[in-house]
Amino acid sequence: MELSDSVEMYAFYSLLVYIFYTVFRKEEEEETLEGACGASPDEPGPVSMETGSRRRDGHTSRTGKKSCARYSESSSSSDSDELSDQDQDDTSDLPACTPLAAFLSFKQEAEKRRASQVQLEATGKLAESPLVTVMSHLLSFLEQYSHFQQLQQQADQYRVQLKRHRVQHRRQMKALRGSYRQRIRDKNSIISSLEEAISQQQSPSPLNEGESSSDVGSPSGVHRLVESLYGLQGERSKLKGELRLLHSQLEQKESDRHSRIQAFQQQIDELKSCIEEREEELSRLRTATGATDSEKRVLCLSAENESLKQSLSVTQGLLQQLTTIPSQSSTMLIKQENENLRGRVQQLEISLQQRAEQLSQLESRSEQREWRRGEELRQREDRVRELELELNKERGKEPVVKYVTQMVEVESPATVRQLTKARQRNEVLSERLSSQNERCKQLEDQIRKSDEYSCNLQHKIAAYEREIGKLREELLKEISHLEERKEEAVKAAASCSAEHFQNLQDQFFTLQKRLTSLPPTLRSMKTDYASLRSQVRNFSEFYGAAINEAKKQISAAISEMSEANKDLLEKYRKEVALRRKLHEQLVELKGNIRVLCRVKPVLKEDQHEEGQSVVVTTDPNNESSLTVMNKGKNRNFELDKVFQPHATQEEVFQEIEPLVTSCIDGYHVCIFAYGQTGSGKTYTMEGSVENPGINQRALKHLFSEIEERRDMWSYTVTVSSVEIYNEVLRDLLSKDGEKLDIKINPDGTGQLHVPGLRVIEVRSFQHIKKILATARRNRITFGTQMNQHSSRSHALLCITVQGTDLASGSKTTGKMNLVDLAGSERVWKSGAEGERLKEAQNINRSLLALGDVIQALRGRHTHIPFRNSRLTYLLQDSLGKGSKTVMVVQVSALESNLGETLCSLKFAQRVCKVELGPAARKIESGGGQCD
Ligand SMILES: Nc1ncnc2c1ncn2[C@@H]1O[C@H](COP(=O)(O)OP(=O)(O)OP(=O)(O)O)[C@@H](O)[C@H]1O
Repeated sequence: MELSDSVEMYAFYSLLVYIFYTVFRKEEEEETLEGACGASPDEPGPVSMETGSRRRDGHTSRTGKKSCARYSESSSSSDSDELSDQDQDDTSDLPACTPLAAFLSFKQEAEKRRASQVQLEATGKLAESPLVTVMSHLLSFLEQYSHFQQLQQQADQYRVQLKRHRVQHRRQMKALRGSYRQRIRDKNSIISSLEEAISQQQSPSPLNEGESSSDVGSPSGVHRLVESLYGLQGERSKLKGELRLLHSQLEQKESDRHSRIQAFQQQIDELKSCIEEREEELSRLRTATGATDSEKRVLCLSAENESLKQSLSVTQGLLQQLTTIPSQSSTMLIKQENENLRGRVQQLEISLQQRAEQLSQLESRSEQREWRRGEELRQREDRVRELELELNKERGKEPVVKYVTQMVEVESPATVRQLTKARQRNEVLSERLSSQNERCKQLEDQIRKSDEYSCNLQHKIAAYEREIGKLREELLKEISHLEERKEEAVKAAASCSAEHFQNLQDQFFTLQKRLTSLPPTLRSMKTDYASLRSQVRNFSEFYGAAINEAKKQISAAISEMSEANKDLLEKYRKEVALRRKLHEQLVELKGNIRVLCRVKPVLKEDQHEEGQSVVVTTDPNNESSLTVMNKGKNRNFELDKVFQPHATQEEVFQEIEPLVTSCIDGYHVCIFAYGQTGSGKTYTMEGSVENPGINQRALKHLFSEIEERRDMWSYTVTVSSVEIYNEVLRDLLSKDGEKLDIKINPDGTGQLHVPGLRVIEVRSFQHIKKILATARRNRITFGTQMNQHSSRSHALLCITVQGTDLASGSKTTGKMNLVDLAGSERVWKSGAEGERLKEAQNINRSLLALGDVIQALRGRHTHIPFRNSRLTYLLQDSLGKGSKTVMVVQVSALESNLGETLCSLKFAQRVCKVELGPAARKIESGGGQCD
């Protein structure tokens, strides 16, 4: 009994040792394997993560570790190798377990037999020992454990297979995706190329728009478009076929995947049921064995089982995720691609529809165009018919008709050009015809006259004939009378003397002579008459030929004349241009600011005191020199021109005339008279009624020049007149005498203007005369000691000449200011008091300002004080750069005026040294102003 117990105990413990050895040795081995696996960087995410989490929790996942090890093996080797390794691994657990189990079962059987014999022998009852029961439980547990391990191995295998499938699936998906993308790229490139082709056809480049539009409208363009549309439709059907194929492939793959997942699910369910069975078994064992060490161990095992279960569920979840996520993502991608393709196809369909609409529009447009062309053609044909009729009417020239008929066959632009040419030719022909008609009329008049002449001749001939008839009758009468007388004479002869007979015979002979002399005259008259008749008959033919000849000569003469006219016109233009150029050069040479001096002749009324000497002398040989005797010394003044005291108004104007021409050409010109009061400024500028001054002569010359240029230019002349009295501006052409102000023109030209100033357009010289008279009347004058009619203000006559070149359309604007300044005077000498004194002071102040401006211009100062007085401000345009100015300095030759004369001459010399620079022409060609 003791021996058997000890044997049992030994067997029990050895069984326990074996169990522990089997379980824990394996764990250690797997831990080492797990360490190796965890170090692998190639392990995929989910499994390695799971393994890692288990290790942190302190639990070891056998399945995880095994799968890890096997996955690493499978990743490095082929599937068959992997499977064989797995089999080897599985068989390595069995040899340790099976012999001992066999031994224990054998031992158990032996024990059972022995116990049954002893019981039979001793008590006759079969009683099983508890150790044996526990051992049997343990053995069954071991069996279950090994079965569980096998199941786990199977699950691992499934997992590996699943992973392998997943990898394969992923690769296939990748390959598929690549191929899809490539196909889509190909399709996109095809579509883009097609779209480009369509867009090229649809929107031609602007350079050859006309060409391409005609190409689109043409049948070949439409044909190409239709071809491209057919190509697009073919592409679309191809794409649709490919899409259908892809759909079927995807569906196939989807169904395969689903069947695999279902198979895995089934296996997993089976495993679950097995595990549940094992759990039941364990609980049963626990109740059977009680709370012992083995029970604790069993509890541990159950906990482990639980954890395994959890890990299995987790793995299952992961598996599900693994199986669903890629498939979802791939499905999503495919769906997206599908949608993209569908969208693309829809876009293509829309673009196809658009192309079809455009095609129909183009077709309708081309139809419209054709219709319009037809209409135009019809209109042109009508026009040609009209032209033909007109031409036929106007002794229609055949070549022209042919020419116009040909026009219709040519395309529109050429037709229009030819039509205009034909029109021009027609106009020329009609002009010629009209001139020929006139000539014909003249000839007809001549014919009429000649007819009249021939009629007269005929009348004369008839008169002759009548006369001849009368003569003949008379002759016949006379002959009969003579015959009678002859008979009487014969009778008388018989009775009368021979002498009487002889007388009678003589008379008879004379009469006979007369009779013989008459017929030749009559004959010649007859021949004359016949020749005249033939002449009259031939006259119409002769005149017809003559008319034709005359017409030819006339047409030749007309053409020659037109050519000659052209040449003449051209020559005239050149001449005018040359003249202008030479004139400009002359003015440039003379200088754009010129100073002329006019010495007033000594008048009776000027010699207040007797014995006044003349201190100013001029040199007839030097036209620019003037000598002033001052305190016994001669002082010489050099100016541009010095007029002798007896110089006429015309001579003075001769020097001014070029400036008037310049004004017409578009320059700003200023002519002003300066000098002491009574020195003859007003006389020089205005003159008298019988001897007009610069103002009138300038305007006369202006109008005559305009008249000369009438064929080439059209001009508008406007006039305004102001006076500056006590620094107040007044309109001399207005009766109200309102105060005016000088302002900058708001038109942006920067020029000055006087708002409210009356500007009158002048059409003739007669008109200007009246205007000048009005201005003269309105000007303020008073009598002073120096001048009975002293001008107390500065008077300005402003003439604006706007010209338009009839050939080029270019415009010029010339201005001419004719200024009669108020006289500079010495207050004490002029006896000015009160108002006169104030006037004199203002006059002197403004003249001083003029002097300052001249000084600044001479010194080429950057600032010219134009605004210091109304006078200089108003003359700013004409005194500044680019203007032409002439100052006429009036001086008195008398000694009593020596001081003023010297002052004036000094001022004139200062002005002489001023340079205004080259004059600038104000000309506008088209839109802008070109100075
Ligand atoms: N060259 C001349 N020949 C003849 N008479 C002249 C000449 N110059 C001036 N006179 C006469 O002298 C007088 C004064 O001339 P005028 O009025 O022109 O001088 P003024 O310089 O204008 O004077 P104010 O500045 O005071 O107006 C006039 O009667 C005018 O006819």
